[in-house]
Amino acid sequence: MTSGVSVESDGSGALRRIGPPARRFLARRKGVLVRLAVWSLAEAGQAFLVGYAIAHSVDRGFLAGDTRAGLLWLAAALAGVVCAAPVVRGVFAELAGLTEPLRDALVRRAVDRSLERALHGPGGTDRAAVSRLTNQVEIARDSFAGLVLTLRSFVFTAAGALLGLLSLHPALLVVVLPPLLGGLALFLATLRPMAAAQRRALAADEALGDHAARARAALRDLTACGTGPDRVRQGTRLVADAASAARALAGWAAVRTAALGVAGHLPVLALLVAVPWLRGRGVTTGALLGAFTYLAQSLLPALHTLMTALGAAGARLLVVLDRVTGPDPWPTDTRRATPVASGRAAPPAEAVPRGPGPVPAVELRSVTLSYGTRAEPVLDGLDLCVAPGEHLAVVGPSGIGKSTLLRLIAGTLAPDDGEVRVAGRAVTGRAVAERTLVPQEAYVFSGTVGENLAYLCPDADRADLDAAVRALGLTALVDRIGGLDATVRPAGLSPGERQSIALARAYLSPAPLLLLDEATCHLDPAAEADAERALARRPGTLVVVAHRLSSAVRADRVLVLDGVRAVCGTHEEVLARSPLYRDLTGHWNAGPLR
Ligand SMILES: Nc1ncnc2c1ncn2[C@@H]1O[C@H](COP(=O)(O)OP(=O)(O)OP(=O)(O)O)[C@@H](O)[C@H]1O
Repeated sequence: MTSGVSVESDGSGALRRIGPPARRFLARRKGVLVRLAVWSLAEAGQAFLVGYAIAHSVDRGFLAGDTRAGLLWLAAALAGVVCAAPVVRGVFAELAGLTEPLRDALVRRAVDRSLERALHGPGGTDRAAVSRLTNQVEIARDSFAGLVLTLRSFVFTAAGALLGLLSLHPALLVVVLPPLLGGLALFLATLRPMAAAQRRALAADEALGDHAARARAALRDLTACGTGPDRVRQGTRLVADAASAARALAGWAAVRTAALGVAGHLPVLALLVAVPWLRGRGVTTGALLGAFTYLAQSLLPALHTLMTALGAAGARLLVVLDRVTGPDPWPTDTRRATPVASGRAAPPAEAVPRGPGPVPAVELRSVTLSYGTRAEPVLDGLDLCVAPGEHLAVVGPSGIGKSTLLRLIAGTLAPDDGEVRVAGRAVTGRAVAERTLVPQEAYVFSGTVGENLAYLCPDADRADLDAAVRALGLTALVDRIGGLDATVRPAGLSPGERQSIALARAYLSPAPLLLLDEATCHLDPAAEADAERALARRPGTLVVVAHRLSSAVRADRVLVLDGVRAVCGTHEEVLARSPLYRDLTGHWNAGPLR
C-alpha cells in the first residue's frame, strides 16, 4: 500500500500500481482476513436465515394452520436479526487489524517523503506535509475501512441471500438475477469514466479558483498594464471549461443513478410481474414472501451501500493514496511557482543570450557565488549580457539571488568563480563613477535638499537639480520642505519620499550604469512608472530588480531567475518560455516579490 502510486485520468494506472503492494499488505495479514471471513460467514448465515424463516413461518406455520410453528419460525428470524449485533461487533474488532497498520504505513511514508523533500527537494520545506500526515491519512484510513466493510458485507450478504433464494426455489434466481447483474454491470461500467469526469471537474474548478485568486491579487497591475480584458477572456474560457466538466460529471452521475435503479428496484418489479409464472412452477406463497424479504432486507441495501462506497470512498482512497504515497505529489507548475526558500536557490546554468552592441554594458561569464564555503551557490554558472543603453528587469522569487546579482555588478560582492565585466572592464571593487546602485532602503542625510540630490554629482548646477526634481515628480515635496536650500529632516519623510530623493540623486549621477534594487517599492504604481521612465530616458544602462509586473513590461528585456535556469528575453518571449514568469505575472503583488 505504501509504494509509489499515481492516479491517472481514469484511475486505472493507480489501480494497477496499487495492486501488487495491496496484495503484499493483505498477504501479511492472513490471520486477520481469516477471522474477518469467519465473522462474515456468520453475517451470510444471518442473511440466509431471515428470508428462509419468513418463508417457512408462512408455508409451514400460518398458511398450514399451525400458528405455533409459524411463531417459532418468526422467532428464528428474530434471532437472526438479534445475532447481527455481536457479528457486527466482531467484524469491527477485526477491521482495526487492517486499518491501523495501513495508517501507520502511510504516516511513515508521509514523514519520509517530507523529510526527503525538506533536505533534497527543490522547494525546501514541504508545507503540505501536515495535511498529508493528519487529514489525508485519516481520509485514507476511513475510506479503506468503509470499502472493506461494504465489499465484504455485500459479498457475504449476497451469498447468503442468493443461497436462500436457491433453497426456496431455483426459479426465483432466474427472475431476480438478470436485472441485478445487469444493474451491477452498468454501475461497474460507469466507474472509469466517472473517475475521469470527477478528475476533470476538479481540475477545471481548481484552475478557475486559481485564476480568480491571481486576478484579485494582481488587480493593481492588471489595471496599470491594461491587461484586464485578456484576464476576463481567460476567465470566461475557464468558466466554460468548468461548466462543461460539471455537465459531463452530472451525465455520469445520472447513468450511475440509473444503474442503481436497475439493480435496486427492477428485481422487485420482476418478481411481482413473474408471480403467476412462478406460482405455475410451484413457488409457494411463503417462498415468494421470503424472496421479497431477501431483496428488501439484505440484497438491495447491501448493493446500495456497495455502489455508494465504491463511487465515493473508492475514488477518495485512490486520490489520497496518490497524494500521500505517489512518486511526486507536487505538480510541476506548482513547484516552479513556489517561492524558493531563503538560502536554497541555486540558479542558472543556461547561457543567457547575448544582447546587441559591440561592448556590453554588463557582462557575466559563468558567474558562481555562494555565501559560505559549504553553502549551496546562490548563482551558479550564470551568463548575462546587457547592451549599452538597455533597460533590463530582473525578476524571480524571494531569495533567488536578484540582489546578489546586482551587488556583483556593483562590485560590492566578488564572484567565487567566473567574471563580471562592466563596460568591458573586469569589476574589481566599487566604482561609483562607473555604476550606481540604489538599494531598497534609501539613504537621505541631514543636509539641504540640494546637497542630498547632488551627492553623486557635486558639479550639478541649479538647472540640473530643477530638472531632476521635475523628472522625478518631486516638485510638491521640495516645495513642502521649503525649496532646494531647505534642510531635510530624514525622520520627517515617508519611505516613499526618501526613495524619490534617492532616485533623483541617481538620476543626476554621471554613472552610465544604474542598478535599482527594488528601489521603487514604496512608490505607488504611477510614481514608480514615472521614475523608471525618467531613469530609462537618461543616457546609460538601467538594470532594475522589478517590484511589479508593470516594471518588467516596461523594460527592454526581462531576466527571470528561477533556481533551475535563467531565461532572458522580451516580456512576450519570457512569457512564452518561462513557466515561472507566467506564474509570477499572476501572483504579482500577492507573492514574494512585493
Ligand atoms: N550576506 C549574506 N550572507 C548569507 N546569505 C545571504 C546573504 N545575503 C543574501 N543571502 C542569501 O542568499 C540568497 C539570495 O539572496 P538575495 O537577497 O540575493 O535574494 P533576492 O532574490 O534579492 O531576494 P529578495 O527579493 O527577497 O530580496 C538568499 O537565500 C539569502 O538568504
